[in-house]
Amino acid sequence: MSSAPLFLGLDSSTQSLKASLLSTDLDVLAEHAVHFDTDLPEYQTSNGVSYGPDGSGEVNSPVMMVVQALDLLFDRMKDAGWELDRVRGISAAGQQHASVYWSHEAPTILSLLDPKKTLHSQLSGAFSRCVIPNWQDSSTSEDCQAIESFLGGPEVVAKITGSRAYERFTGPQIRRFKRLDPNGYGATSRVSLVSSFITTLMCADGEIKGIDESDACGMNLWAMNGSDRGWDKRCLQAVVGSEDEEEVKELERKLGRVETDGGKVVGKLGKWFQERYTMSGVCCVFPGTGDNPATFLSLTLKEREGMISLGTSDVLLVSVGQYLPNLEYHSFFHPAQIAPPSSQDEDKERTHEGLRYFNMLVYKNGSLPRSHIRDDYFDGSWDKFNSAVEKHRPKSGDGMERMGFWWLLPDIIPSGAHGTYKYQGQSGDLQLVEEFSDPSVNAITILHSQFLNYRSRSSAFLTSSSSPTPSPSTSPPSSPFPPRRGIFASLKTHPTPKPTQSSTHTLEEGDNKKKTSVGIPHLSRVYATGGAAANSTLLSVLSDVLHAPICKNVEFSPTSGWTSSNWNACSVGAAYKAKWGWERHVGVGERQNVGFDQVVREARMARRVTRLGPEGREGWEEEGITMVVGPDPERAEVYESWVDDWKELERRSVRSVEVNA
Ligand SMILES: Nc1ncnc2c1ncn2[C@@H]1O[C@H](COP(=O)(O)OP(=O)(O)O)[C@@H](O)[C@H]1O
Ligand SMILES: O=C(CO)[C@@H](O)[C@H](O)COP(=O)(O)O
Repeated sequence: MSSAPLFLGLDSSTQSLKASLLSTDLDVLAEHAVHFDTDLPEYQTSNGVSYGPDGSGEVNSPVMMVVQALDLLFDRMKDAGWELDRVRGISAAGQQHASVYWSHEAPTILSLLDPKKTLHSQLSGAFSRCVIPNWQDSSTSEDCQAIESFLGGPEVVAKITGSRAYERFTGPQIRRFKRLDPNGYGATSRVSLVSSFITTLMCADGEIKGIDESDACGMNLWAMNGSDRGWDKRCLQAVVGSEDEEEVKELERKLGRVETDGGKVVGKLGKWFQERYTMSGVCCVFPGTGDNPATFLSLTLKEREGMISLGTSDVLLVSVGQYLPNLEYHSFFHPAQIAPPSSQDEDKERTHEGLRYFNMLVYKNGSLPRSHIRDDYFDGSWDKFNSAVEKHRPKSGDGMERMGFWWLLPDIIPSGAHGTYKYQGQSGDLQLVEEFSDPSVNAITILHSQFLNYRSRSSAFLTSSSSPTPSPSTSPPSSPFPPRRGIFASLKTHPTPKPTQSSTHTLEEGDNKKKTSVGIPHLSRVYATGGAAANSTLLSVLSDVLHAPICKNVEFSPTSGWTSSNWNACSVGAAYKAKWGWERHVGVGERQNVGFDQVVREARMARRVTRLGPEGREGWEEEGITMVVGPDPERAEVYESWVDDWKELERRSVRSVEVNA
């Protein structure tokens, strides 16, 4: 029986708590999940959440439900025979922005846990608020306005914290809690994010663990800029609603420290877990991070590469080299970096990697309008929806003769956009219509309008992005893999043009070279995840509009070879982080500062050699990914020429929302 270390990643999301167990070569060995609605029906959640009174915008979930889910998850892992005693590293991912409120008694309760009893039977006194506000909560509009006006406008908030004030962000949520329940706020010793809440439970040593710096960027409280990184005094004042020093200090105490090294040991696995589940006291716990950033880690995104999650919401995340905050997207720190010290850190001379970032676009109207159109026009069939898309794909030189916007829920981007708007006519002169003359175009039109949105806004990320200079002591050696070439020919698809900031470049198709005018920078590669990523027609349109190849994770099985992986990318990314932290923990000399990407590369290399022998083919699949579709250069050119007209129509539609408000 092997004694090689194993790594555990946890994913505490809106609807479930999941675990992935990984080998030291980063193979996914097993997974388990607890689904809140069905496994814990006593909490009466719907899709993991409960709603406040009509019109309140409140969306939350019971904090004890998550605690009980952790009991259940560990019971299931043990019952399934997972070799938990071999786990050496654990890291958690949590839904972003959502906050957990600890009571003053929490540290004592956490340090006195009895392994004979469940967590949920012992922890009810550890919280000063019985609910976790969910990311879908929109009850804090008043608080967002107050924060933005106190600080001097949305631009100022975005410049400091990486995002303008958003209703789901933690700062506005804390402000509302303090305003409506000052006693509850006073009874709060610490505020965690879901990621640091799970981290604290895993250590269960009486200490509330710090918030991860990447996750802290989703709070409207953490200053992201250079050496001033830290809790921002003016943001703290805006949230407490006062300039009183004591009040500001109190909030700063409640927020606690922020972990600026994503691979640092924050504690050993708690005695409660060691004794109850026969786990090792050597097992280390590493800082948890947000769910989207953890998914990003499972793909080890490089700069200018993107990840799109096509789930309930659509989320586009792009790795970038510079901090360029903007009103329309969120800027975050990379979730697995050794950052320079922040104003809070004492080790001012630490070896670090410089700062890396990602930008994120989040849309509430993702799958919702797509499935709405499927049901209204295509008998609820994705096959019929797809046939209609294929029928109407544009040809070279086609102008934009129709467009539509389906904001069935008030959206995040553009902020508050709401309603349905359809336009039809001659290219350059489209008129608002009730319905398209051929209703079957609804299918391709929803894809066009969503994907042109992602294309237009992601290009803004890339316009001035460049690599940070890594510090010499930690810069990784070059990849053991060859540059990613040649795959396009074997897949009979179109080659990927390099990302560009210039006004023209050449697209190549097989041996035919074609001069194409391309002025908008585009992503070099996009990884697709989420339910709608199963739809290859949709991915093909996405590839054309984004002008980038679309990739997916794959896994190897000795019987069926490389197949699409079905594992939970978020908890897998969290486990990668644990593996990285462990390698540094047991490493000596420079190895203590080895970078995340290098550790993942090495593990994949080892995996390739073990599976396929030293002669094993080198390529994308050995790195765990495959390209599923590449852009058609002619259609990519057509879409590029539509971007400005699309922008204008979006502006017109948003103006209509404002006029009707
Ligand atoms: N073949 C398909 N084409 C397009 N969308 C699909 C397809 N299959 C599933 N979906 C969409 O995927 C969504 C669920 O995605 P998922 O990633 O599981 O969501 P979440 O994790 O947010 O719950 C559903 O809303 C569904 O409409
Ligand atoms: O708010 C955001 C990102 O800003 C959401 O993407 C949540 O992070 C999603 O959480 P889950 O639905 O995956 O739990």
